[in-house]
Amino acid sequence: MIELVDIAYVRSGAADLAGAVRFATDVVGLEHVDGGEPGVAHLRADGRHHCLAFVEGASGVIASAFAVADPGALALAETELETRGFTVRRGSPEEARSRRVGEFVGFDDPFGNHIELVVGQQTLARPVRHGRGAGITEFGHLCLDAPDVAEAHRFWSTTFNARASDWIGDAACLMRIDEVHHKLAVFRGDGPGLCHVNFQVAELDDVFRNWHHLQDHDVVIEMGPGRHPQSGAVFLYFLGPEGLTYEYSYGVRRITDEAAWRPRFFDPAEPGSIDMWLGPTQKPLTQPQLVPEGLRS
Ligand SMILES: O=C/C=C/C(C(=O)O)=C(/O)C(=O)O
Ligand SMILES: [Fe+2]
Repeated sequence: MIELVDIAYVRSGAADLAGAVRFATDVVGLEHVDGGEPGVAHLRADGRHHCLAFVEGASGVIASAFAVADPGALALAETELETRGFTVRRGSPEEARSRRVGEFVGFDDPFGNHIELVVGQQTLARPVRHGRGAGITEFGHLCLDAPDVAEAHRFWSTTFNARASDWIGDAACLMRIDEVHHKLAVFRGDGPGLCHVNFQVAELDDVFRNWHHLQDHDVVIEMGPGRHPQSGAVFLYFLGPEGLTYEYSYGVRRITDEAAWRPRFFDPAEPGSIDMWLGPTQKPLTQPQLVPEGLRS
């Protein structure tokens, strides 16, 4: 069993690098950390050097990364994955530098999502210079797509320490690796993919202020403001360039009594199981089947 200690970053291709960075800073509110590396832009939300990297090239996710404790744990993870039949590749020192990590390995999950395990992700001591006052406090979670959510849960909970916090039928499984209700989720999709990246904001007011800001700037709101019954978080999903969906959310549940928590099973066909406020949905998460028929636009 490989222990994930945190999420680390998402690395994504950007056909229009400058446009992707402009949106991430001026609209989302992340900091552009200028690393002086041509063709790569690092975006920061919290203490981590970055949690999102855009690499000039074809649009689409390149890797989703998780931290393990130390180089010994990384070496054990490498062996364990190989034993389980995965092809694991060690990143070169140059690739590790670009990711601002000490070392990393990469492999494809059973559905083709490229995953990187890292150690020594760089921390920046200075405060985040947010591109805009969106209230972002933290890179909250990342959500992957897979055609078989139960199988994805089996993979993440047997190879890794991920535990199901809640299920949404066979359409989604929200998983925790620490006290936070979920830092990883898998949504049913036709193939591999990145469903969305989440940023936590400091106040409920930030969600609504950001909603107005996004509308004023003609950003496509995909869903929200609303409230998820699973984590209890107030959410807002919106579409950025390169097909990347962002989420702001406030008030995610923490599971402090690990022994007492039982995952719950929500029926996606039941009104309120995605949004307790029963709000209209423009484009539900990318997975139309998640949203009850009556709520689809
Ligand atoms: O559709 C349900 C999504 C639930 C949540 C939550 O409970 O916070 C998410 O943010 C998510 O899985 O992305
Ligand atoms: Fe989310």
